[in-house]
Amino acid sequence: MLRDGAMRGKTIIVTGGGTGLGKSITRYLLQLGANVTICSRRQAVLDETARELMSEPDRPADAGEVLAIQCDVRNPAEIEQVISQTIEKFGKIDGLLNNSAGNFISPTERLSYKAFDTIVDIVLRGTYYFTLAVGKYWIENSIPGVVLNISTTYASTGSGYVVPSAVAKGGALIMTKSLAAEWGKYGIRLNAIAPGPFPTKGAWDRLFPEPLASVMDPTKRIPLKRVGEHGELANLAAYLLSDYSGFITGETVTIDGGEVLAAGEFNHLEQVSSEQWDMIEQSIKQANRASKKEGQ
Ligand SMILES: CCC/C=C/C(=O)SCCNC(=O)CCNC(=O)[C@H](O)C(C)(C)COP(=O)([O-])OP(=O)([O-])OC[C@H]1O[C@@H](n2cnc3c(N)ncnc32)[C@H](O)[C@@H]1OP(=O)([O-])[O-]
Ligand SMILES: NC(=O)C1=CN([C@@H]2O[C@H](COP(=O)(O)OP(=O)(O)OC[C@H]3O[C@@H](n4cnc5c(N)ncnc54)[C@H](OP(=O)(O)O)[C@@H]3O)[C@@H](O)[C@H]2O)C=CC1
Repeated sequence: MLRDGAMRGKTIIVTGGGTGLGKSITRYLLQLGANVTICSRRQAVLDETARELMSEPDRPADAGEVLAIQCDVRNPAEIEQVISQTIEKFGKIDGLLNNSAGNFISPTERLSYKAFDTIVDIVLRGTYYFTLAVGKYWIENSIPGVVLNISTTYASTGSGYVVPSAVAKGGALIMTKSLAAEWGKYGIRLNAIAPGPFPTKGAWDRLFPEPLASVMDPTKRIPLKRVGEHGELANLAAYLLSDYSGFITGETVTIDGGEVLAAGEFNHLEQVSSEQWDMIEQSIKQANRASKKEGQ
């Protein structure tokens, strides 16, 4: 979507950049010329992704470079390491994509305290630790910066069966708006993306697992009748991390094929057949005629 070289000279940290959506966004940022540090718990996965992204056949000559650093986002010391090694390698940091997450479906009453903590710590604590660390660096060095948080649609609507994730993503969303107000004066922007379903191994293994996968097919309730494509999300993420979105802050952009609109009171009428609509129309028109007669 953005023109070639649109992110040249920028350095972005992508948490969870070794897999799934983080990897797809990283690929696009590199193509646009940005240098990207990817970080997560598994160094071997990060190294393999870095190797793959640096040797892609269609990689432009002026594409950016990848740095892969092990980091558990629940650990501030490891976050500090990512920041210092990124500055050492690329000179500065311009953007942070908080994309790391943990999640699985479960009735909430089946969760141990530790299970709840595990999700909230990765998603909420990890997001505010990383944002705080990078934000302090930007403020101390008078560098303008941009934070993009990968949220979910249920961070706003709420959702059963993913309650720790909803609690944590909801918290991260309110942090996005709150800090956008507070740190605007430093030239720091914070935005969020709320994706609907985008197939990744990480999400599908834990949210649409066999044997329930076909029953839970998310496309059935999405008005556009399909899941998202990684390129669609990468376009939006790159735009929100770029200077082209320079006047947007505190915003959450939903990209879900209309899935959140499902709450619309009468949307379920999609199930009504054409013949049934004929009968319904007659019935309503008869009621209209009757009410007119009553008024005469
Ligand atoms: C539309 C799609 C929206 C998508 C949104 C996304 O976020 S997609 C992103 C999707 N991507 C990812 O999620 C990627 C990263 N995810 C992961 O690494 C794992 O899924 C993780 C989050 C559990 C963390 O692993 P870890 O090795 O750090 O932790 P651990 O193994 O030590 O477990 C901790 C506690 O949780 C308990 N527990 C676990 N499963 C279940 C269950 N099904 N039932 C009940 N409980 C369960 C486990 O028993 C333990 O508690 P205990 O018994 O000690 O009291
Ligand atoms: N796919 C979808 O349909 C949707 C996804 N999302 C969001 O998109 C983002 C990416 O998810 P997706 O690509 O699907 O799934 P993935 O499982 O591929 O991505 C999650 C990433 O988080 C990393 N991670 C997990 N725990 C930690 C930790 N403690 N410290 C650092 N990194 C960690 C994982 O790497 P490692 O295991 O190496 O640590 C992994 O790379 C998440 O924020 C998710 O909530 C939102 C809505 C829909």
